[in-house]
Amino acid sequence: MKIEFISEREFDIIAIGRACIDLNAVEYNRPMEETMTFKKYVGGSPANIAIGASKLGLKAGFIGKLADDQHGRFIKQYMAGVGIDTSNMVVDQEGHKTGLAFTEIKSPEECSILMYRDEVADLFLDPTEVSEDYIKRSRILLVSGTALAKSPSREAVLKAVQLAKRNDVKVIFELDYRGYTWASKEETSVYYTMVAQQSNVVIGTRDEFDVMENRTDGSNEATVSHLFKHSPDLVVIKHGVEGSYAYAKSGEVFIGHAYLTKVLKTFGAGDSYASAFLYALISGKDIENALKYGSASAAIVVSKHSSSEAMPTVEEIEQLIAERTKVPLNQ
Ligand SMILES: Nc1ncnc2c1ncn2[C@@H]1O[C@H](COP(=O)(O)OP(=O)(O)O)[C@@H](O)[C@H]1O
Ligand SMILES: O=C(O)C[C@@H](O)[C@H](O)C(=O)COP(=O)(O)O
Repeated sequence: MKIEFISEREFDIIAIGRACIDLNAVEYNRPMEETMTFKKYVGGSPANIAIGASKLGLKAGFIGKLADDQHGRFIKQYMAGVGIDTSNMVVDQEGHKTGLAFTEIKSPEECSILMYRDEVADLFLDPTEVSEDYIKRSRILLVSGTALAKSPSREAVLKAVQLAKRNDVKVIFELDYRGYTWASKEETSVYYTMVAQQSNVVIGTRDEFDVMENRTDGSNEATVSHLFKHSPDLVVIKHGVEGSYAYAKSGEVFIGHAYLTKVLKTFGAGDSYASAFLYALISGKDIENALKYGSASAAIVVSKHSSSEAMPTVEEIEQLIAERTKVPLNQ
């Protein structure tokens, strides 16, 4: 089964949300208290997804707000350097700062992220800075859930979704839940549900769908039966190394196995998965194959130090799919 996109547009994908900085522990396999050096990369889930998509050959654009400082300029320069259109990345004029994510790699299984996100520039994106002329030039609008956490970014995203729907741009919602940016789970649930119901494709982990539903121990079947009463045609629910499931409105269910890999750290899995999954869908591959591309891309990125710079090429993904063993489902 394939997802149909509008055929010709200048951009394949425009992402909206945060473009920030990751500071990844250079000395890993130890707690952050003992980490003395960190390496700087561009980060932020939607920026990572746009970078991954661009490296795979998609024409990508970005809507976001950057701090007027060295970090903001580094991000813009890096993203432009990998081929992303940065014309709609506006620069904050009110002294807000770039969001930072320090990563702790205690062991391959035990990773965490310490985020500095108070008053960050990306959450000050204003609805007036979201342009219909820009959005209508794309086939996909990729929305990051974190951009809904606070106003005015929240309204900017809601406007972008409306404009996408008005212009036949497919809305892909990556739940991307980061608890500390939200006032409460009740609030998250309200905005996640609102945007998920309007999206064409919703992607998230099982835990993130539980946040959307404001419950614990939800089931994939209940999630999709609710969402298929609304706009989504496809819902992708990820279960870490245990793989992922794509549910189509037609009733078909597709399974994506993870690939065995030498894990350095677990973060970056979701963003690399999303970029390669969307690349495959937009390149006309069926959902089964798109799941393989997503899983293979994640297997590569979790074996490397960064999320953004580690994003693979199509050749690397296809080679891994051809050669690598799949993780059995019950692991
Ligand atoms: N330890 C791992 N080894 C190999 N692949 C992994 C591993 N963890 C995650 N993946 C792959 O990355 C995908 C997304 O991972 P997941 O942890 O569910 O998302 P997120 O990073 O958004 O929390 C999974 O569906 C799987 O294919
Ligand atoms: O999203 C962020 O702000 C931090 C990311 O840049 C970081 O690389 C990360 O956590 C990615 O993890 P993922 O969501 O598992 O892909």
